[in-house]
Amino acid sequence: MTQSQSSHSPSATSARASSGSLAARLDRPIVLVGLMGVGKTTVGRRLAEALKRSFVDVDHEIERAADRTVSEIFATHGEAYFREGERRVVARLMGEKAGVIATGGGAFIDADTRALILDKGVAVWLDCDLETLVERTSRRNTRPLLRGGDPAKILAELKEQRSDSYAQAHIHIVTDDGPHHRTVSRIIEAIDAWL
Ligand SMILES: Nc1ncnc2c1ncn2[C@@H]1O[C@H](COP(=O)(O)OP(=O)(O)O)[C@@H](O)[C@H]1O
Ligand SMILES: O=C(O)C1=C[C@@H](OP(=O)(O)O)[C@@H](O)[C@H](O)C1
Ligand SMILES: [Mg+2]
Repeated sequence: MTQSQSSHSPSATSARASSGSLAARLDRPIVLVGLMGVGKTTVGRRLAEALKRSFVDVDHEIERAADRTVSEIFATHGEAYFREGERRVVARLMGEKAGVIATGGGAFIDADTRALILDKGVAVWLDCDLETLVERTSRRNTRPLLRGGDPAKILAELKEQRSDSYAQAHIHIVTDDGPHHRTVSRIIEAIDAWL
């Protein structure tokens, strides 16, 4: 879709209209949670643009602080070390000015991190079907948890293990393959209704 088509579509217009009122009313960070490949990083950045808020991706913050990629941190120090960094970064972000935060898929599974996000932020669970997750995560080889075996099987297991935690989020959005601005609009409308 071209830029001009997108900016004249009804959903893009309604995203802009409701983003103004939401930006004024919401004094909590919006925290996107959900499995790898669901679109937290991509949609989070666009949501922040629509709301004229800051955007932070937790994985990128950890990478910046460590001066290493997530894969390198897993390989050099192990997953427990990464999770510790993830816990610290989320705790710091939840104490800062309200913006949009994209977590890594495991952050909301930690009970303390989850409690903090639920207390200080508005947690939005982005969800989609397994086949879509498998296809999207296959595009880039940046996720160490998917390298140890069949990605489809690993993602199915993670979905099974983690869905009860994700379901505690304030808002649940089932995404599709439509344009990003549609997902952004649906998140804004859902938060508006939640407020
Ligand atoms: N609604 C969508 N439709 C099509 N592709 C998408 C959608 N959301 C995300 N993607 C693509 O899926 C891949 C993974 O998205 P990403 O934002 O990195 O997910 P996450 O941060 O949840 O792991 C990226 O290539 C991204 O462009
Ligand atoms: O689900 C997980 O445990 C992980 C998700 C990744 O982030 P995305 O969900 O943004 O891919 C990243 O934090 C790390 O590879 C572990
Ligand atoms: Mg991400």
